[in-house]
Amino acid sequence: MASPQGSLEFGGPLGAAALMLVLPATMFHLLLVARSGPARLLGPPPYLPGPEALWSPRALQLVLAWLGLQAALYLLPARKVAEGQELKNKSRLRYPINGFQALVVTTLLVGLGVSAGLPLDALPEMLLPLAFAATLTAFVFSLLLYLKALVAPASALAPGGNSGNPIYDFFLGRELNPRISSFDFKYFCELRPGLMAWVLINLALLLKEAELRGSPSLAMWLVNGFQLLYVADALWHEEAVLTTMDITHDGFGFMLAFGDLAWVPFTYSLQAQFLLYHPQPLGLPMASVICLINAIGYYVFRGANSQKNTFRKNPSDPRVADLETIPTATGRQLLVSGWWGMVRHPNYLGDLIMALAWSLPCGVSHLLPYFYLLYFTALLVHREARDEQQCLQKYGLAWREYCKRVPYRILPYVY
Ligand SMILES: NC(=O)C1=CN([C@@H]2O[C@H](COP(=O)(O)OP(=O)(O)OC[C@H]3O[C@@H](n4cnc5c(N)ncnc54)[C@H](OP(=O)(O)O)[C@@H]3O)[C@@H](O)[C@H]2O)C=CC1
Ligand SMILES: CC(C)CCC[C@@H](C)[C@H]1CC=C2C3=C(CC[C@@]21C)[C@@]1(C)CC[C@H](O)C(C)(C)[C@@H]1CC3
Repeated sequence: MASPQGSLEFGGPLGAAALMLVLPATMFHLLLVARSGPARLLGPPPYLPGPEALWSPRALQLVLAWLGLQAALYLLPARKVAEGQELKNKSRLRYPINGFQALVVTTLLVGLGVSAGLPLDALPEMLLPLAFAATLTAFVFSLLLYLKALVAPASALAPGGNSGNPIYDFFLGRELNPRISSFDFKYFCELRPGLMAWVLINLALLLKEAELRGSPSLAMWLVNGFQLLYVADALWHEEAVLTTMDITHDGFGFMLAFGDLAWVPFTYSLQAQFLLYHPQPLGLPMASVICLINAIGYYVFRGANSQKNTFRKNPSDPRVADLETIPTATGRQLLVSGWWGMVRHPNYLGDLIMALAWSLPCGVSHLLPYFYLLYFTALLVHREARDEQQCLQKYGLAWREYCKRVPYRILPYVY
């Protein structure tokens, strides 16, 4: 994506090409290392899997069936239809709000399946071919999206991802909101198949642990519980995703397709994968401290996100009407008190605190379960910088004033 100066992000075509190799390679490295004895994040993988360990037609069938199920649930009547942000042509797209409903139906279907003998505990053994099938699907899907964008009108293209370099544009994504009729591919992928697959993989790892050791460990319960809360929260507040930069600014290409369909389910479940092969003792006092850390993180994350969403929907809402604001030339205001007066991205801070709570149940003997925290810090620091650029462009002097009033970006007095 072109920055305001016209330069390309992610290191341009070379950076994009490198990321398209490095990201899947990292995911397979993590999957292999999590099940190896030493579980060394920075060491070489224990072995290099041959084609027979990666390719399985059954895994591909499962991935496609899962996508089909989630697509069918997306098409069910929704409790609400929300409007997205205004587009370049002044129109607004409409989106079904039924993600939480899809989670409930999926849970019921999985529950029924398991009680009817569905071997969910076989999933941990299939993670490698499933991840390969999901990567392949994301690649083919991105190719189709790229081709679809060739016939899309200019008004449908994203601000970035249209540099003319096919590798770069394939990675970033050319079309902003690719759709067939009312089916919005990016919105569908962002929240549903990947997030729910993440929870399902976690559950399969918990069941496998119960089978191997008699019952799931406390650490496994915590990781499952925290991450289920995170996913359920995202689906409950589904409408809020319509204002994220992924939906309003970024095209839909390999980065998001791979991120949503492969990276999220297979790397975000890393802690549960680690725990299955490396059981960790966890006492009640430490578990309580970890629960408290997760609760604090969630409180900050939810408080900040909800405060901004409420304010953006209706600045006179009594819950936000008393907050101090800065006017901007666009007519929109910026909050300078409440959560958004503490740091410029309080929601990132809450998310990072939760990320820490998800790793702590895995103990401190290995770096591997902390991969998510490290990756997520890098992702959010980079995302924060991109958002600052976009806000500076949108709000100009008012944004500079906000930065003066709220000098720290994510962590008070540190960054
Ligand atoms: N688990 C994961 O892998 C990931 C999780 N996330 C999470 O997703 C959530 C959404 O993040 P993201 O989409 O990056 O961005 P934000 O929700 O932080 O939104 C940024 C936008 O908020 C508005 N804004 C910024 N400052 C203010 C202010 N002071 N007052 C009012 N509005 C303001 C601006 O948009 P405008 O003015 O146009 O409204 C800005 O562009 C976060 O909680 C993040 O942690 C994000 C990435 C990955
Ligand atoms: C593959 C690369 C390393 C980068 C891929 C990034 C994606 C994995 C993330 C980009 C933004 C995301 C969001 C969520 C999940 C991860 C991705 C897709 C999110 C759905 C998680 C749940 C949150 O509550 C949210 C606020 C809804 C998140 C929105 C952004």
